[in-house]
Amino acid sequence: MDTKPQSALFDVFLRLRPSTTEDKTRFLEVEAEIEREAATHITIKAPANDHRKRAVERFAFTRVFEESATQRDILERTGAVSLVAGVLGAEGREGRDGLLATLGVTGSGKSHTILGTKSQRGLTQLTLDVLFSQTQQYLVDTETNERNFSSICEADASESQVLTASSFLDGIYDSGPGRFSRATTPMDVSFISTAPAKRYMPRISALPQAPSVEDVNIDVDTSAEYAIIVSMYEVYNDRIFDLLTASGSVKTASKRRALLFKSTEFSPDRKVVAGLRKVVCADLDEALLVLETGLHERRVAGTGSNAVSSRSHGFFCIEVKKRHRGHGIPGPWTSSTMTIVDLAGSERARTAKTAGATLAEAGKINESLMYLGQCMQMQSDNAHATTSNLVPFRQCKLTELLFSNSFAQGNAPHKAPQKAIMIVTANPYGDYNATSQILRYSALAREVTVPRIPSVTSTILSGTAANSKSAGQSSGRSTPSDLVGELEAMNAEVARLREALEITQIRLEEEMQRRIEAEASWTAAEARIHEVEAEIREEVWSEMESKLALEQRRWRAARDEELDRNDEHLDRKLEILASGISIYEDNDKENEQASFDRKSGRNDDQRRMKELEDENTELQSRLMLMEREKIQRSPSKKMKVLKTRKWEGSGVGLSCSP
Ligand SMILES: Nc1ncnc2c1ncn2[C@@H]1O[C@H](COP(=O)(O)OP(=O)(O)OP(=O)(O)O)[C@@H](O)[C@H]1O
Repeated sequence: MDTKPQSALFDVFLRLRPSTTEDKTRFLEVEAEIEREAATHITIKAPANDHRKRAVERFAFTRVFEESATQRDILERTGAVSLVAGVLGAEGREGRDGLLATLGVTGSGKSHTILGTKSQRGLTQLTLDVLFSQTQQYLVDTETNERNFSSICEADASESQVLTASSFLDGIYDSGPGRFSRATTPMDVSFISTAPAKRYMPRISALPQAPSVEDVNIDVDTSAEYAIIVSMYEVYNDRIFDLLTASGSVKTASKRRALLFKSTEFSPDRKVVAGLRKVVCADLDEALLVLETGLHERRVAGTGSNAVSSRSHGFFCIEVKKRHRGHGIPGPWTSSTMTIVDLAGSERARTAKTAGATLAEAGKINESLMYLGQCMQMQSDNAHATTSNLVPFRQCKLTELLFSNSFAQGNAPHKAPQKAIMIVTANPYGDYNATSQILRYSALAREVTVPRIPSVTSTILSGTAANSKSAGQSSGRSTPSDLVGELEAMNAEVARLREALEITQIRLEEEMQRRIEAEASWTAAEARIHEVEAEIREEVWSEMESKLALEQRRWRAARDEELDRNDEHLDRKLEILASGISIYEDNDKENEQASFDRKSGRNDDQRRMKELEDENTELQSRLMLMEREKIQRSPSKKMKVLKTRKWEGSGVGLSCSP
């Protein structure tokens, strides 16, 4: 069985959890490797009560951790410490992102591995401890040095709200005299729980202290200075929610604002979760309190499978900011992030005994894990194949978050993420079907065999042959060895065919499973298309409506302006008309007087009269036109026009002859 070449994105480890249900049969066995090498292979076989399946499936992993493995074993032997070293970066070099995730059936030990228990610390706490213990003396002071803090805020590319741990914790837990402040000694924060607060602050002394990582050593870049920033979010129902923006209560939790995973102005070639709350921690205690605060926020719901089952995918991000510590002005901040992911458990709805909202949750969880499985398989196939297929990571938020920056174009090679660690957890006494499904898509390699069981025919035949032999010896007759040989050959052929049939059946089952998954993915994609289409329609419609409203407003303004202009024009004409009439009357009198006084001036007056008459006729016709327009508009103007008509009707005309 060949294993994945080094180009695969993930190292995949299997961790088995001790079981409390040993009355069940064990379906998973670890193959011990020769020469005391660590185990890398396991075999699984359907429980004895499942008579249909005799095939044995064999899986390869980077390494298998048996039930006895401790949290420290996992930290060291999965390469998590080197991952942390990569995040810190070598001397004079920028750090590189690291990803560590757990995957498994509900109740298989993912949270135990990542977050630990009441007595044992998980990989998240251990990673934080390693990071702080290695960098403590090189951490910049952000608490009292405003310039340091604002330089960190300015260097943030993800539109985040950056806070110091003390102000974050003060805001969450207490605003009174029992404040968490830098004056408090780190190990003496237990008194805070007595202060009046919205919620009791977890006691540092109550948090697990074991295992210790005092002896872990990493070569730290001593020419650099660092800042460690913690942020946390969860993917719930395919939406991203900040875990450090407290919703306050279960009621208000449903109104949380979802965040976007996108490229920002300062991060054009990488996607980031925009708008997260980020907390700059000065020491391990602050970081652990921030972590506890986020975990409190994380949504959990009891199901039949596991009383405190994680119903969301939890992302715990430890961002390391690093800059060169020169004698003069320090260099610019660079940033690399260690992301630790506690994936929600896959489960069978029937097994989980879920209902209502939790059944819908289970559907979303299974859907996202199905997409994750497809991506894992595809990236693993690509590592073997000469041509690489597209890893379908855009299908849901989870795979986008896990894979998109690994495939992002334009990633500087030195900033490419390190090889990620995937820890698959399994309970060897748990759900065979659910576990085998996860192992199939996560393992580095797999082969199927059907154990040869001596068939009933061969047993009978061998018995018959022995009997005939002894009978022959006694009777002296020859053995029909040729017939027995032929039957044995036929028997072997039957066994071979049966084996081939079983393998084909398994492959068929797998293909069926893939088909179901592909159909589900197709349906989900169609639903998404409809959703997007409806969204776009609505967007276009509202844009069109607003443009239409704008146009209408513009058109109305132009029309009103035009009407005002016409009114003014009309008023002016009316004035001219009125003044023309008075001129006529005055002129008439004058002309009459003049006709008596000066006969010689008659011709001039007649010409002038003619001109006035022409002008008057033209004005009247224009006036008529405007009147018609005005009648349809303003009632006040109508009155004016009516008055004018009345005045005309009074018999005063311009057509008087001299
Ligand atoms: N390696 C281990 N050693 C001891 N106990 C373990 C181990 N792994 C898991 N357990 C125990 O098994 C139980 C279930 O584990 P855990 O909550 O970690 O499962 P999970 O996979 O995270 O489940 P879910 O997906 O539902 O959250 C817990 O009580 C845990 O302490």
